[in-house]
Amino acid sequence: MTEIKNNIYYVGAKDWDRKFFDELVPLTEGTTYNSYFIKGSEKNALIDSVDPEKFDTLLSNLERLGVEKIDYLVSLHCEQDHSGCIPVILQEFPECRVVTNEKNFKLLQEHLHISPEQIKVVEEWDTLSLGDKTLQFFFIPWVHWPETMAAYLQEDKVLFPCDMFGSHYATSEMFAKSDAYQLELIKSYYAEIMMPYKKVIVKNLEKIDQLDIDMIAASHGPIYDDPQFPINAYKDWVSDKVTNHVVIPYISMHHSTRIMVEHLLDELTERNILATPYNLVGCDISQLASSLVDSATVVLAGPQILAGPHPALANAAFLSNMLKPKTKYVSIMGSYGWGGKMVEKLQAMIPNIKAELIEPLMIKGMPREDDLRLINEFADKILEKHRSEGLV
Ligand SMILES: Cc1cc2nc3c(=O)[nH]c(=O)nc-3n(C[C@H](O)[C@H](O)[C@H](O)COP(=O)(O)O)c2cc1C
Repeated sequence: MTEIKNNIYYVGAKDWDRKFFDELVPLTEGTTYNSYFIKGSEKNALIDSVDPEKFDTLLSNLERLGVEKIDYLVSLHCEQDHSGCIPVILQEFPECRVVTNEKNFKLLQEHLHISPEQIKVVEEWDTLSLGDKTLQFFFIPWVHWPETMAAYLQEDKVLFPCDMFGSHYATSEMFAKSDAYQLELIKSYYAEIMMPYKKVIVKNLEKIDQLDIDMIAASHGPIYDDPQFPINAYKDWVSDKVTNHVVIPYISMHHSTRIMVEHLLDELTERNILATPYNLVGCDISQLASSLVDSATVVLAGPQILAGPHPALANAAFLSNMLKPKTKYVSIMGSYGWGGKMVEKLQAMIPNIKAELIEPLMIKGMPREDDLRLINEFADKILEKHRSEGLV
């Protein structure tokens, strides 16, 4: 319940213990559900609610602040970690009206059974006066649902962009440090849910560029009093720029593929190319996703099984395809016993990765010296491609 700026209060909840998000993404730092209370001279507004698990925290924060009525609850995004408490807020504060856009108007009725009479619909760039403070709304679709919108508090120059620029990071520090660790956390968050919508995010960033922003109060993670820090990071990730990095998700049952991967890592290192292996046994997929944000090359590696890829590698290919990374080069390597269609099957699984294919390399059984020489040539091909991009 901290005042983050003149009469703007943090009333959200920290979830230090949450281990997974969307029952999929591992969380190393927990997360937060950020809700902000804005006290205007005539009206007040709550920006989003919290996950229903943390309703008691939100309510107690409002009580401690002495809030007796809420005029508006601005719903920026329908997903339950932000909107899940709206029904109970409306019970506690029956005079409150939910303010949102047309798309969310429908979603809130379907997902949370909120009655249409309780919702006030706003158009893009509409304003809402709280007396001495004015909220302005604009739409930032696909970060990461179609209805997502942002609110901008004009007088205080605070942007509330919901999930955009968010990070899964429960910390007792209210404001984010503009450091490498915070960047890593924003990047994995971007990778997991925003990366597939890069093209729309470019347009959303153009809208944000029109505003004079002092502070960004996103819906997860600490607040930014250095707004250009997350904005510049996003601009970099949505651009065509890639880094001199090869991501190698791999699996190996009897070490044959593993020997290949380890040899490739050495060879790439010798060629001044950064490479990261992700052993898919117990792999933190948020780290893998993060690596996919800007790496030039992805090499999927694994054994042939029942004439196809190992299911763990198929899963990594499926995930990579879903995330639509801007990867420029892709390849497949692995070991086999007698034959099958692993390469073709994996290739067919990644249509969304619009990358040039580097000739795959499959080796029979445990690699011998001659096979390792083929891996050197494979590394040479990657070097040639990275050189053509000006990365090495
Ligand atoms: C359950 C199972 C199924 C396999 N199916 C095939 C197959 O369909 N085609 C093939 O060429 N090799 C098949 N193999 C052999 C492996 O591809 C081969 O042993 C390979 O060298 C294993 O590489 P790894 O040590 O990196 O896991 C199979 C092996 C196992 C254990």
